[in-house]
Amino acid sequence: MPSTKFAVPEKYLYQNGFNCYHETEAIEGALPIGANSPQKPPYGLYAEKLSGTAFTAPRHENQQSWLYRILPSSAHEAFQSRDSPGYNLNPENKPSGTFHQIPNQLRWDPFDLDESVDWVHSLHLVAGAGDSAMKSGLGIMIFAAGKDMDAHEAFYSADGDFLIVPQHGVLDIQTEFGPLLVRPNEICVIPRGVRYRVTLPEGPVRGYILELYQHHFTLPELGPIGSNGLANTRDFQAPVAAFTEDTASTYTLSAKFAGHLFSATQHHTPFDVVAWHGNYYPYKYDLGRFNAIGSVTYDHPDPSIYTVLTAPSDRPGTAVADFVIFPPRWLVQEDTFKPPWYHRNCMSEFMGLIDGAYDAKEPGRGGFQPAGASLHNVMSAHGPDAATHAKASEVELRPGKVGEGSMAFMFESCLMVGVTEWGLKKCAKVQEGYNRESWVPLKAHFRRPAGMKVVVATLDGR
Ligand SMILES: O=C(O)Cc1cc(O)ccc1O
Ligand SMILES: [Fe+2]
Repeated sequence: MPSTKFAVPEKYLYQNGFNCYHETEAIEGALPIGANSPQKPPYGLYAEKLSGTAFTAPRHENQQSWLYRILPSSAHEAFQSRDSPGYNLNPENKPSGTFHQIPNQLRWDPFDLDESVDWVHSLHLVAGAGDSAMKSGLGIMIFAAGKDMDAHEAFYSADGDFLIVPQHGVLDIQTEFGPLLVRPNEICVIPRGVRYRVTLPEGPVRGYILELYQHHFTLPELGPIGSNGLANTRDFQAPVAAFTEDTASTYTLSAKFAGHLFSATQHHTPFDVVAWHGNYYPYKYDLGRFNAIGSVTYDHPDPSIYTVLTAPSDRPGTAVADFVIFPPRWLVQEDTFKPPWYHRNCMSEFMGLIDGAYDAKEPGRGGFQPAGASLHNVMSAHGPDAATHAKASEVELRPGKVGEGSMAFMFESCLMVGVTEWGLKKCAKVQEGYNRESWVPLKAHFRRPAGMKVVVATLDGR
């Protein structure tokens, strides 16, 4: 896997900070001064507002940007439906109707690469909850593509914010706001409505997407940790304005709208933003910069200490989606069973693996592998498999590093997550017997202490 804390290639300039009010101009003087929509914006540009929240959202939640572009986004022909049987992102427009709600623990073998499709056609909904039309819930997708999007094509989703987690290959993402290069061990967020084009400079790509239908991601509170730690604000990178000038050729604009694919033609490039300012923009983050905090005394803490980004529900401390990572880290606790405990969670846990091996599961064929996934739904019992338990409960305890060369992650949600027909059957990756092989072999080690008085009667009266 690539080393973390990547250097930034020169072509890609970024501005740093999370939820910052940025401003950037590709030509000096393109941003109007002291006004958003002057009668004549500089250089004959059009002013266009992109709203990420309601106009009237409270100040601390309000997200919007002003784009200064050669032609407005609205200058396109009518959208036509482009759904096809292969395009399965809630085809019936009734997501809850298409989800299989099942309590079984599920695990998927690595999802296949697919070199025959581009980004737009690479998306497969594997699981989710809620409904993009109601702006509630989330969708979890697997992407696998081998083709560049056409040079004259752009895509956006009206359904939600894409949190993209590449597992294999490099995504060169040309956005309206400027370019982003996103590699495995990095993530990016493309907010609802932002138009972009994905090319693949190093060949096929594969990874995971969490599409958030409601609100936006934010950083978790730090509480007693203090003012730094976990994902630090300055490590989030936003693009700087970069534009092309083309008002002659024909472009295709593809839209994901309520899970359906539409397209429209337009006769100018969608990437004509010469300058922008605002706090609604795409951004990226290098997971290698995550500052993990852990126990330095005893016990295994809750995994919430590894939250990179969170999408809160209306209930404090309860997330519609948390993006949690398990980076290489030192475990130093004394007298502690170091892997995750056995547990049942009122939240659902969808996990993926970018590279390496996850410390709660034995690696290898049929296990939890890079490019695979697992789902432990609401109250579905899980924890280390039998082999991991046997090792961890006998090993001599010393400070040790886990997850070297590895990066597992979890999409955790307060919602019950359903699995699509594609996720359960069509992808043909569900591992039969996952729970049987993982936990049924666990041995009972209980030994009743000899000669000790039973204080409370046992159920069988002994
Ligand atoms: O189930 C899992 O592997 C994820 C997880 C990790 C952990 O350290 C504690 C709880 C938890 O759900
Ligand atoms: Fe768990």
